[in-house]
Amino acid sequence: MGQVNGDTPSTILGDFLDKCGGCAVVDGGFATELERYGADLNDPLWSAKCLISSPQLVRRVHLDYLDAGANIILTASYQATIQGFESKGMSREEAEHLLKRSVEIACEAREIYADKSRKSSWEFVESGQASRRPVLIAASIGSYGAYLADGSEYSGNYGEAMTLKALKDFHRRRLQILANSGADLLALETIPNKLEAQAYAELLEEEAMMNTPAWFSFSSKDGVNVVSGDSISECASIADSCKQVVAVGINCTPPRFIHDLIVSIRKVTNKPIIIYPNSGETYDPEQKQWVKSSGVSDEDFVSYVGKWREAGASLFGGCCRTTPNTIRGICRVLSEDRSK
Ligand SMILES: C[S+](C)CC[C@H](N)C(=O)O
Ligand SMILES: N[C@@H](CCS)C(=O)O
Ligand SMILES: [Zn+2]
Repeated sequence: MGQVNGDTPSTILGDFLDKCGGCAVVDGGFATELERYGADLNDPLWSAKCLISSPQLVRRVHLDYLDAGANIILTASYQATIQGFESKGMSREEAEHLLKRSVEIACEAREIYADKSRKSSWEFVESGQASRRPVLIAASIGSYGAYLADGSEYSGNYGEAMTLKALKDFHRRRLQILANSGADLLALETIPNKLEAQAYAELLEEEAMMNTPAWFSFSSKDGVNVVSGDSISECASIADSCKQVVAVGINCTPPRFIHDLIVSIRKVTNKPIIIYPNSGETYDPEQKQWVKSSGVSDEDFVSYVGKWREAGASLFGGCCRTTPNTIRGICRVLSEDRSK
């Protein structure tokens, strides 16, 4: 297993977890919250469409998650790709600017939140020092399947012709830009297969300028394998071997599958485990809508957190169909645990 101590990118996350008391809270469904505000995401760019049409709403959603207690907020770049923006008629420069803008907007939200906390903090008035909750910004990077905009991140089936080189070529420039954008972390999320994990790992190691730490987060639909059917152990081992990867985990996966996946991941890595499941509902990629009725309530979701922690996870949040309310519930459970 890879080392997590020493002078490596992982010290950034280790120090951060220490400051947070051992466990950190990630935000919840980003696109979900945009939609709750009325955004229409029926578009190949999905949530990234709002980087063009409503950046102020993107900032609002970041602030909502900060207000709910998140220590890590993910940018609106999940489905923001140079190729996707170009197919909307933008130039490469415009596309690259929007990628950087996604991080700037999150940084603006963090600043606004810090100012607000300073002004309202009694301790600040008393001692001249605000007791500020640490906040990191993670640049979201969705998979090639997300770019396809047909729900392929839930199958991981890219066809026989897909190669490691093609995936690396697809992701290279976006990773370079986001790694140099001022984000604290890269969130390689909803990874559906081993080939894409390998592509990310090789890019992070080959591109010397990418000193930004990254997490790898996979999705699963059975609690045993990642969605493509590739072994979670093999996928997590790729993440473990990559020195720039500082956490490994699971996102956008029903809560009931998470415990067993944490156990499998823990067998192959000592790196921190990150968990941000969806509500358990099913996505209809044609309608670009979630099918209600199969999900769990916020109370049920939150009731899992203690067990995930016992199984070895230390970063907790939510993915699609979770909301600031879910994040408040996670914060409550973790602070109750800490005071025991
Ligand atoms: C994580 S899924 C709900 C994201 C949206 C998908 N890539 C689509 O465009 O339909
Ligand atoms: N960060 C993205 C992940 C989608 S699976 C979102 O929350 O919308
Ligand atoms: Zn999701």
